[in-house]
Amino acid sequence: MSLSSTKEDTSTLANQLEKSLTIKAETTEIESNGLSPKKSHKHQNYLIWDDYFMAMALLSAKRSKDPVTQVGACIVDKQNRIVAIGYNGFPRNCSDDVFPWTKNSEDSMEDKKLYVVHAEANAILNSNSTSLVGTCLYTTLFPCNECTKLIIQSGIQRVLYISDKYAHKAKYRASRRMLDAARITYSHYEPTQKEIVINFNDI
Ligand SMILES: Nc1ccn([C@H]2C[C@H](O)[C@@H](COP(=O)(O)O)O2)c(=O)n1
Ligand SMILES: [Zn+2]
Repeated sequence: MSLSSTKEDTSTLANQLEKSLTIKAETTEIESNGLSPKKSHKHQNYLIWDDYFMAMALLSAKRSKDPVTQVGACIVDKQNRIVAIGYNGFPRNCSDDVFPWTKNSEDSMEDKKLYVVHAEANAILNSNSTSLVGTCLYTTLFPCNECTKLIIQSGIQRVLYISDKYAHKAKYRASRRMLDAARITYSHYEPTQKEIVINFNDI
C-alpha cells in the first residue's frame, strides 16, 4: 500500500478488506458447524415450537390471581398459529375483591371452586368461534373432567401438560377415561430448556 494513495484507492482497499474479512468469518463458521454459510447465519438460540407454546401457557398463568394454583392454557392450530389463550379466573364482572379465593372454607358459599372458570375453559371460550377441530392444547395442569368435556366437544385433538398433581382424584381419572374413549392423545411435556428469561430491557 502506498502512503500517497487517493481517497478512491483507500475506499477500494477498504472494500476488499471488508470482503476478505466476511469470507474469513463465513469460512470459520463452515469449519465449526458444517453448515452452508447462508444457513449458519440464523440465531442459534431460538425457541422451538413446543417450548414456545408451553411458555405462552405459563406466561398466561401469571395473570391468574389464584393464590394456590395459577393455570395457563394455549390452543394452537395445525399451522402453528395460536388460536386462543386463557388462565383461571372469575367470570367477567365477578370482582376478585368480592368473590373468594378461599378453599375448603366452612361456609360452602365461600369456596373458589363454585366461581372459577378454569384456564382450559377460558381458552376455549376465548377462541372467538374459531374452529378448534384438530388443534393442540398446551396446559400447565392436566385438565379436569369438566374441561375435558369441553375439549372433546370442541374437537381439540391433542393435549400437552406439565403438572398432573391431581392425577389421583376422581375428576382427573374421569378425564383420562373420557380422553381415552374419545381418542384424544395426552402427554406430559418435557421442555428442552429449564428456563426462559424475559427481560423487558432486552431489546
Ligand atoms: N386443569 C385445571 C385444574 C384447575 N384449574 C384451576 C381451578 C383453581 O382455580 C385452581 C386449582 O386450585 P387448587 O385446587 O390447586 O387450590 O386451578 C384450572 O384452571 N385448570
Ligand atoms: Zn377444568
